Amino acid sequence: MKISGVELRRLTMPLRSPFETSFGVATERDILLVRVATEEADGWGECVAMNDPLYSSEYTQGAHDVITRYFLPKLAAAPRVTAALVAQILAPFKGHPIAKAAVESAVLDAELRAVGTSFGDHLGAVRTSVPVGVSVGIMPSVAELIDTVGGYLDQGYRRVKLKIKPGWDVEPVRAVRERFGDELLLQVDANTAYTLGDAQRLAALDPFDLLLIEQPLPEDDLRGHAALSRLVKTPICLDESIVSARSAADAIALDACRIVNIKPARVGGYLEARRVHDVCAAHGVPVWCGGMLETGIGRAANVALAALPNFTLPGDISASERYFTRDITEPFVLRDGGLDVPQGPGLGVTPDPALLEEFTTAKHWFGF
Ligand SMILES: CSCC[C@@H](NC(=O)CCC(=O)O)C(=O)O
Ligand SMILES: [Mg+2]
Repeated sequence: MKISGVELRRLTMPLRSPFETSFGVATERDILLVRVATEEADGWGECVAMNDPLYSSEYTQGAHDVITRYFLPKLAAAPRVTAALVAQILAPFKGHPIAKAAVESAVLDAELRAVGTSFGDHLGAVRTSVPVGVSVGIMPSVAELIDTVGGYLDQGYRRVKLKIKPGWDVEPVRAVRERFGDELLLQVDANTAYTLGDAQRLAALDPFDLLLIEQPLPEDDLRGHAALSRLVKTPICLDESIVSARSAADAIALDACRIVNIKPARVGGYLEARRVHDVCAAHGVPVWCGGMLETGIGRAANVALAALPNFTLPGDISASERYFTRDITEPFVLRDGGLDVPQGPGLGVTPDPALLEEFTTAKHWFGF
């Protein structure tokens, strides 16, 4: 496959409503899309870095810069570029997994479209639809939280995740459990907001029969998570800490987690995400697919990944309308609490040119 060039597009897409986490409030997405142009097909990749370096060290403008300044010249100079080679070609550049994932997934999409293979088939999907959950932000009041959760349950979501932080944890969790009953699949995500000294506070969540507590401690504190797992009954799930298949193996060996949230971009791409899936499966550790408020481009790839065998818990792969009034692709719509895995070549979805133009704030072409 010969790449003729790469287009980087920046889009600004407003969120339907503010999304508050322990690290801030998001009201719009500053999105970077990568389009890899080849004679056979164009491939699309979504850079899912947050607007600012608050979830991880990466952010949209930084990803745009590192892709422009380092990744594209390196790829243009490579004798051969395939999706399987991208990580190796870019390996000299340290870090930037989210930016690398955007480039790799665009090359993979072009490759798969050219041969007519779907993302799901290529990755090893065993399902044609996946049950999905919804992530609910920190709210101004418990009453508003209850209304919001009720609305999502009415839409059919199979699992609810509540963002928590010190001062917003036990009370909202208790209210949701009491209002919606013991059958509700319920979990929480702290985005690293606690310390081991908060163990007793986190153990106060044990009576609510949560599926998991996601990333309670800082991303580099595997020892702390292992110690916490001996003080809290609820299973610990890691997100920000899992940056590769090797780090997943380390976290499992240290008993720092019992469940893993797989976000392909956080680990450098969908190919490494499959390796994380396989390492977790080998250790009997269930996984689920995390989300980064993706457009239909990233969402399509996540639905395909979530169809792999060890994705046994509902992921943060909501319908498009959870975040966007209008998506840039055909919207993903909830059906019986799940999303259908796209069956078309590559991602199986393509951005609508008119909507793409409407949300585009900048475009850059790099000829190879
Ligand atoms: C702005 S929060 C992004 C990271 C967060 N993602 C979610 O909560 C799910 C967001 C989604 O539904 O895409 C996480 O730490 O898991
Ligand atoms: Mg998380």
